[in-house]
Amino acid sequence: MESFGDRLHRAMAQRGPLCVGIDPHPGLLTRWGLTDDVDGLERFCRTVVEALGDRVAVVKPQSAFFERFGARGVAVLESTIRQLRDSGSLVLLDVKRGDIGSTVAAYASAYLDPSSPLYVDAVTASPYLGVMSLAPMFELAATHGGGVFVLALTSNPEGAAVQHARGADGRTVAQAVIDEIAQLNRGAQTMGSFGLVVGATIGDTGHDLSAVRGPLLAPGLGAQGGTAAALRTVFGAGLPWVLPSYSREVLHAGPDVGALRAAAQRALTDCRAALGGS
Ligand SMILES: O=C(O)c1cc(=O)[nH]c(=O)n1[C@@H]1O[C@H](COP(=O)(O)O)[C@@H](O)[C@H]1O
Repeated sequence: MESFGDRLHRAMAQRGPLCVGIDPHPGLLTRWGLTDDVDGLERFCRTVVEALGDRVAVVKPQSAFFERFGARGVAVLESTIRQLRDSGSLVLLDVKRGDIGSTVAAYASAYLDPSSPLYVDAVTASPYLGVMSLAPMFELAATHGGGVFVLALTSNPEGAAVQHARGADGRTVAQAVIDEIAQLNRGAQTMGSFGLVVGATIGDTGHDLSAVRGPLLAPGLGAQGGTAAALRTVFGAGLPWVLPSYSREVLHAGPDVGALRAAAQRALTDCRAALGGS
């Protein structure tokens, strides 16, 4: 069975290093001429899949925008995940889960077990109950060729107060997370299956990403003010592992399928230039 890291490495080589988020904000549904209800949600997602599913390496549905419609919204998430997988893009479900280990095991089976209705290629996870409280996710991901992206340095201004705090050994909380994920990726041939989330907005924080050998998801581009040009400053030696991620910046171009494709292509061109062909 091929690992998530290998599958992602290939997808990024074939389709380019780009992740596009599906974040159906109420304002975006309105802007697209859709109703702010399950019907609008379903049409929005179908259009994004049609426009981008066959060309973007990774698509990242944000679970909150589906959950706000209850069971029917989650049903749209389920069918969107299926459509995306059929279209050939990898699906990274943005759920930022984290809990005590026994509950994390249930989250793992919800998202990373191939028999689950919400099975995806990878999920986002929160390390603030301790990185290794996420072990059941890491284990199930490794068993079934899935991936986990753990929050390290988030794109929001509030994150630094927690993530830059230093522990007894002098490392920041973020560096401790980074180092634990690097351990999990030891021995990976192309790219490890365990990634980190590092916002494109954070500037040079002095964190060392050189040993991670796993994907570095970079949200915060576009709508939050992050630029492709700043990726070099943020990531330093981690630059070859960066997976830039855009949601509103690309989605604003819809609902026209051609315009969505053009916006994603522009984002990819900017990122390729910034990443220097890595
Ligand atoms: O895990 C994430 O994807 C994430 C981490 C982070 O530090 N910052 C961040 O913005 N995100 C998510 O990335 C998306 C950003 O959306 P835009 O600002 O519209 O591009 C949202 O779904 C956020 O929840």
